[in-house]
Amino acid sequence: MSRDPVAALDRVSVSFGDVDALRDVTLEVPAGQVVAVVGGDGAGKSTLLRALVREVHPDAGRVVAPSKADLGFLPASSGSWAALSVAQNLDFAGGVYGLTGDELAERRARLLDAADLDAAADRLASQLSGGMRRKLGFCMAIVHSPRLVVLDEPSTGVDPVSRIDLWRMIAETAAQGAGVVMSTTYLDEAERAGHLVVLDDGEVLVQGSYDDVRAGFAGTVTRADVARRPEWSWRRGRARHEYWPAGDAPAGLEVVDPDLEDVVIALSLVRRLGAGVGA
Ligand SMILES: Nc1ncnc2c1ncn2[C@@H]1O[C@H](COP(=O)(O)OP(=O)(O)OP(=O)(O)O)[C@@H](O)[C@H]1O
Repeated sequence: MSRDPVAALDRVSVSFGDVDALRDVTLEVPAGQVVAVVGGDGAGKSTLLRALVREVHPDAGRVVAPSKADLGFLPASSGSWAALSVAQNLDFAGGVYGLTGDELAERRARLLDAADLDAAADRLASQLSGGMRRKLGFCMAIVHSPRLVVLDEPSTGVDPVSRIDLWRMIAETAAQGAGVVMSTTYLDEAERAGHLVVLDDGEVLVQGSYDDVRAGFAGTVTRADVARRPEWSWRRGRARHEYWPAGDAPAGLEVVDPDLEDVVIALSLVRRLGAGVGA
């Protein structure tokens, strides 16, 4: 990669009892870039992020990340204190990192403005909407301008308008030089990240830029009302998409240009069913 990574996982594996939450995961987080981690429920997204911020310790492999002072984390839970006001939450988070006086006041004002939370500064966090609360959690994670920002599903449950605000703030944070790693279940959001990591059952199925991931995708995706091989198909709108790993779709079927959702599902099917089956 062209820029120095601010964090990295090198062949990291994490298990909880007999559950392998992450297996042999390698990734780099370059400065100035957003890395999106996608995958279904239980794929290992939270574990990957928690390994980066050293909340879980790998059974194997190496984690490279800045010290706590240079790291901001928005956990999957709200990330703010319900009984404190918006401003108090930010002041508390800033205080933890040694921000005081004018510096803290300036930073608070800038973040509240960017997040469109100024009017809510005196409201208790418990009285905020889900989206406002996620934005507050994000502001708290970046209050000290860390080099590494780790966000666990920042936009889940957030309305479309707040999602746009959040994405803008995330992109700006990266543009100012931080390395940002975020998990998301919204694939349209992931497509906009500089680097994508697709996790399935604790393993990296594929990673790279969106263009790399699409360019490296082999085989054919078709669309029809009824799938020929149901186990290789998934619903998209009213139709079903079907994957032909060897590219040998029967003549006459409509071929579609796969988007990220198709690619992610097709690759996870290959992992589960094996490329040989049905190909
Ligand atoms: N503290 C834990 N103790 C036991 N098992 C865990 C623990 N944390 C995660 N796991 C298991 O590890 C696997 C990966 O979980 P993880 O939370 O990282 O997935 P995820 O992709 O973030 O999914 P979700 O979006 O549903 O949270 C799952 O099988 C999960 O049940």
